[in-house]
Amino acid sequence: MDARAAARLRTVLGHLGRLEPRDVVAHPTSGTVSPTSFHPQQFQFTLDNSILSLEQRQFYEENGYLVIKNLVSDEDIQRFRDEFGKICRKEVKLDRLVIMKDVSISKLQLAPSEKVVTKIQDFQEDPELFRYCTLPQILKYVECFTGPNIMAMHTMLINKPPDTGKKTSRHPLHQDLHYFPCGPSNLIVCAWTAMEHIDRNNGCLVVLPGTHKGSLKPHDYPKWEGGVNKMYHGIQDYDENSARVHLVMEKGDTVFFHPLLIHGSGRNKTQGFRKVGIPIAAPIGKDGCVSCSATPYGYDGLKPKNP
Ligand SMILES: CCCC(=O)SCCNC(=O)CCNC(=O)[C@H](O)C(C)(C)COP(=O)(O)OP(=O)(O)OC[C@H]1O[C@@H](n2cnc3c(N)ncnc32)[C@H](O)[C@@H]1OP(=O)(O)O
Ligand SMILES: Nc1ncnc2c1ncn2[C@@H]1O[C@H](COP(=O)(O)OP(=O)(O)OP(=O)(O)O)[C@@H](O)[C@H]1O
Ligand SMILES: O=C(O)CCC(=O)C(=O)O
Ligand SMILES: [Fe+2]
Ligand SMILES: [Mg+2]
Repeated sequence: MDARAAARLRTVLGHLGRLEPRDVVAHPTSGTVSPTSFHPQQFQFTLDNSILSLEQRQFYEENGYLVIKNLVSDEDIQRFRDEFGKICRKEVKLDRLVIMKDVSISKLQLAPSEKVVTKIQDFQEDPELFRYCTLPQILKYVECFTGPNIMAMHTMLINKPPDTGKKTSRHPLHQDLHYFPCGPSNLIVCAWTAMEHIDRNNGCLVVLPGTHKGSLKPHDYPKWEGGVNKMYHGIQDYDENSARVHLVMEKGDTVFFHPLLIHGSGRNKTQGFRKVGIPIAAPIGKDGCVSCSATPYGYDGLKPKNP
């Protein structure tokens, strides 16, 4: 893999501070165990860090996701929206970018505009959009899950269109790990930033808390009458009694979640195009991914940051 394809992103952060002995915990990959803790707590899904409160850490451990309010500024979000608009209007062209249209309009010959682009993937070659992955306040949290050498293994900006009535704007319940044969899964995290207010009307993220503790489940296309977008696979046999939580988010709020967490999103019943920005981050290994020899999906074009 050449330097360009190496796609490395070192965090701009310095070393994380040491935790107080009472917070020092066992971690399966580090094997760090506090000799002084009387009741050492087992943390499996988060690394020792000085960013998350004990309560936040325990919430992620238990639920597999964590919402951080107001993490990305309005100004940055406006810049991402502007750049997205230029890409949709074809004022900016990127070789490797994947542009998706909702399946309900995919056969129509429509002029390029934001109204026909449902999602862009692999925006790592666009410096303006890739700034999102390098925001220190995003990386600060990402590092709590991945550790210090971080790569963006996949990037997306989703522009969920108003549903045409066929319910094709839904994203079926799935686990992101289905798309990435990489691991260890506990060191991978997805960051999902609301680029506007998002609730059940425009199709918010729906999560099944605690499902990150389970295994990777079989995925297939749901048998939906109105059709399903390409690669929008869903879990066939999840527990119907699992609690579903709809994450209502404000502009700039970011949810970090585990790649085994079962999640999806509902249809957009508004006339607006619901926007979110997503990088999926993992630690850098010898060939990109920390433990598998496969080149992680979308893993190219990124530049290392100054250490
Ligand atoms: C955790 C992360 C989740 C993920 O990462 S998702 C997995 C990774 N993503 C992907 O694999 C990207 C999937 N998208 C794509 O491959 C492309 O966008 C897609 C759908 C093929 C469109 O490619 P283009 O070449 O730009 O499209 P085109 O307009 O010439 O259409 C080619 C044929 O595809 C069809 N198509 C377009 N959009 C679609 C959609 N949303 N769902 C289903 N089918 C779709 C389109 O109708 C056309 O079919 P035909 O050949 O005319 O019969
Ligand atoms: N019982 C279920 N079986 C299979 N998939 C489900 C089930 N309930 C929800 N989903 C899927 O989870 C995602 C979110 O569902 P949600 O109920 O939030 O959205 P919706 O049905 O589009 O809208 P709403 O219920 O708000 O009218 C969608 O992709 C939906 O298809
Ligand atoms: O914001 C959404 O619609 C969810 C997208 C998602 O989970 C994915 O693309 O993997
Ligand atoms: Fe997902
Ligand atoms: Mg529903």
